[in-house]
Amino acid sequence: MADSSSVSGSGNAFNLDTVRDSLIRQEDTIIFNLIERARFPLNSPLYDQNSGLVPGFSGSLVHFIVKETEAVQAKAGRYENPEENPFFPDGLPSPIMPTTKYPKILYPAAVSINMSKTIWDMYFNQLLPLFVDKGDDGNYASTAASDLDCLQAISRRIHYGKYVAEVKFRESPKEYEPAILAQDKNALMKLLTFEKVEEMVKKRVEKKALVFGREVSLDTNFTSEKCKVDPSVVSRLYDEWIMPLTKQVQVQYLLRRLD
Ligand SMILES: O=C(O)C(=O)C[C@]1(C(=O)O)C=C[C@@H](O)C=C1
Repeated sequence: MADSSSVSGSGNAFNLDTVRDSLIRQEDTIIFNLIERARFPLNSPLYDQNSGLVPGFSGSLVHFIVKETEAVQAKAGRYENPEENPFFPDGLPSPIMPTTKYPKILYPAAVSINMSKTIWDMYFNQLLPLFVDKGDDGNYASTAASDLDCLQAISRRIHYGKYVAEVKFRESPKEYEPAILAQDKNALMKLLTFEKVEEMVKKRVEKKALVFGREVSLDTNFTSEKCKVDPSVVSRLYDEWIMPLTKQVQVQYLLRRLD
């Protein structure tokens, strides 16, 4: 089935509306993944660089699990899709089977734009402690799988800035060209920023977290007011990290758009 949330899916129109539709659809994935991760406590041994939990591997258990999972997914062709960016690209195996030919929408230099390290640090050091309970239930493998789901969804969303930038450039090249030629990051940032859209995004994700995160019962609409993930944290995630990083991706992309 074609993925209606993706501009790389064959036959999908490519314009600012379809790209924004994809960003809206990705909000659901991010929020559901955060809800899933919030089922587990922090489980801090997973993130301990010196836990020694994996014999022969120097690094945290979550690092090991993500690296190994990405290797399997690379073999199945996941990273042939330009919407996907691995967290540990060094030494990833090639696909072992024929993979879909993705339409070439992005300018080739886009491959070199990778914010994975920033996203990794933000997720573990800043975001995670805001929405999971303290504690340790020993469910390390499931917790790490859930972390990876969150990381991949957030990373896909932020790197989607490449498509947002490409579509904005195609729709008004004359507006962007002078700033690109002058390599003026501030002017580009100003051109691609829509404050009203950002306000709407923050309100919408807060509302989605409120709706998706409540228990549904057949007797009453909602059994309790408690949300599985705090809606204000989701709004903050978008305000402080997701939208600013998406804009940084857009600026980096546009700077090289005329190379
Ligand atoms: O919708 C756009 O125009 C975008 O560039 C995306 C986005 C976002 O990340 O949600 C980023 C910058 C804009 O100021 C508004 C929203």
